[in-house]
Amino acid sequence: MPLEFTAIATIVFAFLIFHACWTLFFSPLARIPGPKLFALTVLRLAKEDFYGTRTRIIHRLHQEYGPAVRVGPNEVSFNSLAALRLIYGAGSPFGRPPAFYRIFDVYGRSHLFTFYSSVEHAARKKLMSQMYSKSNVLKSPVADSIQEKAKDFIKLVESDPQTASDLVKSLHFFSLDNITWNTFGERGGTATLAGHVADRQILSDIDEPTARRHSWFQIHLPRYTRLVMSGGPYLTSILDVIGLLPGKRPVAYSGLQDYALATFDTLRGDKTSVPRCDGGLMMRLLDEQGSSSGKTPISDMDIAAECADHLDAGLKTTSDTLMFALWALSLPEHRSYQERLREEVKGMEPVLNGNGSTLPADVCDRLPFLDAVIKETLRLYAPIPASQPRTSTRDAIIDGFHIPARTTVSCQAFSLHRNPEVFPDPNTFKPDRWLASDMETAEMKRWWWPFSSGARMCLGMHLALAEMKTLMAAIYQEYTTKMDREFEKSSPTATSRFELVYDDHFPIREVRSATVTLKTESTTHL
Ligand code: HEM
Repeated sequence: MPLEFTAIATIVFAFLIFHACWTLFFSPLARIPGPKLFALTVLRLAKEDFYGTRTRIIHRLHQEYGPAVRVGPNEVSFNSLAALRLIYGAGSPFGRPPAFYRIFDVYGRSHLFTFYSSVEHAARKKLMSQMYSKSNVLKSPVADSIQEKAKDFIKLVESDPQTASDLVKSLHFFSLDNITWNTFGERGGTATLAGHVADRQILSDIDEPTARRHSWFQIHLPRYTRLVMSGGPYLTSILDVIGLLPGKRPVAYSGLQDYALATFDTLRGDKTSVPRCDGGLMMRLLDEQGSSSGKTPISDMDIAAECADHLDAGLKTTSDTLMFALWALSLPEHRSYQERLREEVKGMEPVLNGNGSTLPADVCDRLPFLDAVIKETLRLYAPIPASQPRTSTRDAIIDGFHIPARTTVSCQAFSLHRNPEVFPDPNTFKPDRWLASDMETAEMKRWWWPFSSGARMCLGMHLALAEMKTLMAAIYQEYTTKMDREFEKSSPTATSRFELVYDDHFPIREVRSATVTLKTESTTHL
């Protein structure tokens, strides 16, 4: 027995030595700079994922090792424009690796966000691009609906200032009412700003504290997670006690997915009585289903999954960005930015011809300082700051390094946005940097990457920008914002996949929460 044990131990040891030598010295990735421990084992980066520090550690590695860093045995992070174009640009052979993106599948179905195949992806995107185009978003009925939701937000400030000032809550309401309208049309839209209790309930699990941990388990221990999360209450309570339960049930976003499916089922029967333009994404896809002669038909479940994913994609991204924008403008040291924004917005009031309304989306889109504030917010507090992993079935040369097929490669907005040669004083919130001449801002625009780029770029960018600008204008047209004393010395936090978003100048208030309370004051009281 001891002899057998020694033999097995020797074989295991020899294998580990061989693996370490191959990984560190002979693998095609061995030439790429980076710390040896990261190159040796996936566990090193997995640890950072667990603590929500992945993005910041990769950023530090780029500062230390340069624009190409090996961050895992089979993973490389890049921080250059050349890499950005090659990995994400037009005609790129790189796709979203299922090992990571499968966790975003809904009802067991792939959709635009999770397709690996570029053919499948392009065919689906074609069905939806027009409705998310800037020209469509900035005109009726989409722009009118966004303006209505902004007015509903202002009404909430008047009727329930406490709820409105709790930005995490009220901005989720604003974002949800917009994205459900856009996805399901008037009849499938929520009314959370107006106080609809059942609709507000949809959001009850959105900030589930174990969501980040659950994502970690799904990526790093997928089989275990599937097994445990579908297990009975006895197993889950034991694992909970010993700290091995991936997450609580129902998992985050269950409410949103249940709502999407129920709304799809209800509206499906109404299809013929709803005008196309009033029916949102769902009705458009159902129309395509009817006319998909010769093409791969899109099934009912595919449509429901696509709709559910758009609710997911458009909810927290938009509300978290708004939260950081309002928080940044409410810091005492940024008072002057807030005043300039108020002046700009109030200067546009004549276009309303005295009818006392909020500014429409197309007017808000033309305000340079508002645009600069949103751009700067998305630069410093990108709601998806972390690596957007990609793989290819072909070898490639990136930044002069040979990258074998199936290597995971990525760029991250966090690092691209903090290149001091492009963004001087990169950690400081300075909207003015975006107001320089076109020539001076051209390079910054190339590095600005909150919505990704190329064929897989965010489909909802124009919708998100219109929502954010319309609400910001509406708020500063009527109010000044002031932070509660207790929040002045800490950063709000938001979670993104397994990453944490916050401002590095401040301690984070509470890792699990993204709560910041602002006081709104009617201008008449100033
Ligand atoms: C500030 C708000 C938003 C930001 C910063 C943002 C950012 C992003 C990013 C970075 C990606 C690519 C992620 C990756 O490849 O891993 C993405 C994809 C996507 N986003 Fe957004 N997003 C925002 C709002 C929205 C909204 C309102 C919608 C509305 C439906 C939306 C729908 C989508 C979709 C469908 C995709 C997949 C696109 C494709 O694969 O072709 N997003 N978004």
